[in-house]
Amino acid sequence: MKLALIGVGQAGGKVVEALVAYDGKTGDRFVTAALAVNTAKADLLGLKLLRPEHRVLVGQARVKGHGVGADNELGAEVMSEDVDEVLRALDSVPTHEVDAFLVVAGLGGGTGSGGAPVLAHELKRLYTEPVYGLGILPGTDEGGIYTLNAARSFQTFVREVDNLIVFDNDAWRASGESVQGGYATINEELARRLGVLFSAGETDGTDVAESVVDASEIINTLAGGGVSTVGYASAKLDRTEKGLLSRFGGKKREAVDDGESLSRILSVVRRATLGRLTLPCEIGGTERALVIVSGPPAYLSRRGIERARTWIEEETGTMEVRGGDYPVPDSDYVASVVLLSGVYDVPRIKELQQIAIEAQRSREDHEAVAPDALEDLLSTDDRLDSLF
Ligand SMILES: Nc1nc2c(ncn2[C@@H]2O[C@H](COP(=O)(O)OP(=O)(O)OP(=O)(O)O)[C@@H](O)[C@H]2O)c(=O)[nH]1
Repeated sequence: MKLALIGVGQAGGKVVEALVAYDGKTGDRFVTAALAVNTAKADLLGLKLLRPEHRVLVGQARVKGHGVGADNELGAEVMSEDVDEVLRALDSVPTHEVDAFLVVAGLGGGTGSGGAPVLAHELKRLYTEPVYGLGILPGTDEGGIYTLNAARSFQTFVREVDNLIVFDNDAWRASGESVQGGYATINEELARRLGVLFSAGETDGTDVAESVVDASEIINTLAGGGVSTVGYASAKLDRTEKGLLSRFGGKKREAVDDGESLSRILSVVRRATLGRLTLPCEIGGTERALVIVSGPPAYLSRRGIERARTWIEEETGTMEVRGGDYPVPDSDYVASVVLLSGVYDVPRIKELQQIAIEAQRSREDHEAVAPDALEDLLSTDDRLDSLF
């Protein structure tokens, strides 16, 4: 599936670059175009892979290239004013070759949090292709303003996109490590999950899969909107038997035990679904799902994938489970990506909203008393004259 990626804000730009790097490493399958948009010039200069004409500075008249300092209302205003700059940069992109847009942003800051929903709205108005969002939730240690920004952006962004894939930084922090310290690793993990998902629809036809996943299956799983989460797991193959070839239908094929392949696939799919999701949630509350199994064609047991699909139906309670394979002939792994779309039982979102409501209330209380408090501080009961 061919994507145009647009990263908004610092996290957005870095995650887009991680996706571009993954795509380059695995054979340029799913990224047709990639842009980064920011109010901070330094962040754009810090990017390594995107071409200069694909880095768009917005809000220069308002913030002089210095960022919006976690003010997401300002981030939204600036994007509304300068969205034409972004659309102009998209003019150089062959959008007729694109199956969908993916707008990526950290929801806790200002530029991405405020700007991404505005940009998504504009893209949906102008293009017929689906517009997806990838929203990154801040870590709980980042403080009230980040949580408040994220909760407000989340509820706006999810309404403006055809589907919002969510990644929770908090769930991905390695123990004892701050989220900041681990961004490079976290971004790679995220890129691998989305990379397998979106490149699955882009097999080049040289290795005909038994039941290949195509772009329309990804689009149909994401259609219907709401929030999505992605799971991933892999198993290393012992391909010493790579050399053990059997004659099969006149062609040489790797000799693989189908029973073993079947149970390997079931185990990998279970781990992908029940392990750490990009957004942890109760999988019983899922509307649609897609399971992709990748690996060397000989190991992609069709029965295994069918069984895995049935297992996901039972676990999630939805009948709308699509599945298929994604052949990667030279791989030494069988891996699975599971996309759970339209998830609605998500304690982390409820917790985020609760903390944000409290942060908003305490900010309002603070703003209400602040003018009086300043008056009190300055008051000298007219015993001291002001200068003018
Ligand atoms: N996963 C991931 N999250 C990041 C990364 N960088 C920042 N974040 C998260 O994204 C949130 C928003 O931060 P930024 O993207 O730096 O903010 P911004 O959109 O540029 O907005 P301003 O700096 O306020 O103009 C932070 O709260 C972090 O949780 C990254 O490289 N990877």
